[in-house]
Amino acid sequence: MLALGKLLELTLAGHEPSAKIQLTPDGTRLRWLDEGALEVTPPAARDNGLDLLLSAGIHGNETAPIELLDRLLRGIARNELHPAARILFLFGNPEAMRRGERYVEQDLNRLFSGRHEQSSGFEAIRACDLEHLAANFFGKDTGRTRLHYDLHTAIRGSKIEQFALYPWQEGRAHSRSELERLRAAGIEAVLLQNKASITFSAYTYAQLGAEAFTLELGKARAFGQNELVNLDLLESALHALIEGREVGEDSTLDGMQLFSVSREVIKHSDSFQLHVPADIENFTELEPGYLLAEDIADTRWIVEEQGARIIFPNPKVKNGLRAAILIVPDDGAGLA
Ligand SMILES: O=C(O)CCC(=O)N[C@@H](CCC(=O)O)C(=O)O
Ligand SMILES: [Zn+2]
Repeated sequence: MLALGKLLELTLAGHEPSAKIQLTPDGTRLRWLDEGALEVTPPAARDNGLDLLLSAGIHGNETAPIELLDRLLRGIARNELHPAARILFLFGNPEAMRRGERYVEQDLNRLFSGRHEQSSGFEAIRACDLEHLAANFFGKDTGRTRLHYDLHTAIRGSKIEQFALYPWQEGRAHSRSELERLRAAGIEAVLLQNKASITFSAYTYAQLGAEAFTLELGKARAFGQNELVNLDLLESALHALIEGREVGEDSTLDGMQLFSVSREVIKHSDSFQLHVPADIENFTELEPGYLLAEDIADTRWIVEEQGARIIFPNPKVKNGLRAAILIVPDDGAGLA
């Protein structure tokens, strides 16, 4: 296998390859760009016009998606997968991956869309670098199709195992056909965002015009312990996307659950208290009247919404960041 196919090994070792460009026997070019960043270019005759950004390891302890990208890249480097798409592989936070931690100093996925400019330190520099890598990859050619999947696993168990978060931009409708493709890839639910955000997928969606999703694929575990995370459907769908075969051509949204954000619970102070059991699962329903959280100055979050569910409850986030999301069912009427 070509040495650049071992991007994960190189990244975990903090090693810069001596040969930055390699060609597979079928003419696919691999180019190492930076730590954890590798561009794949198909031969011109096979290029189908799709620019596909695949990222994982934005949170360093979310290893199942990192292992998935490693398998895809090794398949290309072994000449087993024959790309028709241009692809940018990104391992988001190499230092956190080496430590097996979500982040080193601060959550990288809260530093995009320029937020890194108001901060400093390791993750702020990396967010800036990742924005440049993504912007250069998509370039100025608007005739091509831009797609970004930012792959994650969640801190806790979930009543719905695999789901997507779909970013938001003023005046832009969420795409039904993109959701159908995700359905065929095993994604069971989608959370339609309704305001701007500072995550990586929100950046590529709103600033770079890509179709972009955060995919949550199961529970975060250490390297080599991901046998409970079944990525078979997603992996087949990614093989098809990479090779330019249709994904979910005959797919429908049948069985896919749609939600929208009702409220984000923001932690404002060290007095913040979240009143849910430590082992609560994502998508657990909360009844109207439930006292969800309390914070300084008598701030109280009481559930008012019918059919409300909670995702990503985390009272340990830094002040100013979201400590949970309350979501409600969505009828999909706004899809285009
Ligand atoms: O399990 C959790 O509490 C967090 C899982 C996670 O990392 N989720 C992403 C979602 C990003 C998005 O909102 O698009 C995150 O919190 O960064
Ligand atoms: Zn994550």
